Amino acid sequence: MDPDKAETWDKIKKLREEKGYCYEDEVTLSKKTLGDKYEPLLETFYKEHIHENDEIRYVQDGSGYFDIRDKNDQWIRLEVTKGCMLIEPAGLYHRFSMDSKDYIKAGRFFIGVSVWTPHYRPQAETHPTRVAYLKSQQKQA
Ligand SMILES: CSCCC(=O)C(=O)O
Repeated sequence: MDPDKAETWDKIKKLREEKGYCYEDEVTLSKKTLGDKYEPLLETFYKEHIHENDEIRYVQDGSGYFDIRDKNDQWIRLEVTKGCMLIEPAGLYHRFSMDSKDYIKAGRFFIGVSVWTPHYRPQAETHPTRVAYLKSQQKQA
């Protein structure tokens, strides 16, 4: 989905309205612009975590890696680049890291909460959202 095209933003608006993604923010990550804030911030993203609701990441520029856990608890690495949209299901463990180009700008769309709120492993193991996610996966198997 090309962020330079107006029709993309129309589609995103429709998706957000349909699914109730009322809140958003935008992150621009790069050592150059963030300076001393860079390492601590990246650490919060790289620690394995879940969110309580589905969340969307829309890469408007740059690139990076999202790792998600598969059903055997193994990592799957997803390379994201400009135009990629990723839906992180509530309760799915994931983490984010930069690539060697060291630049990404992404929109983040939230349901229910207005700010990015991680629940880290292992404390998240007993979180109701994690428990519900695992149950939903068993049903699908
Ligand atoms: C480039 S988005 C930053 C990472 C993030 O929002 C997440 O790990 O959930």
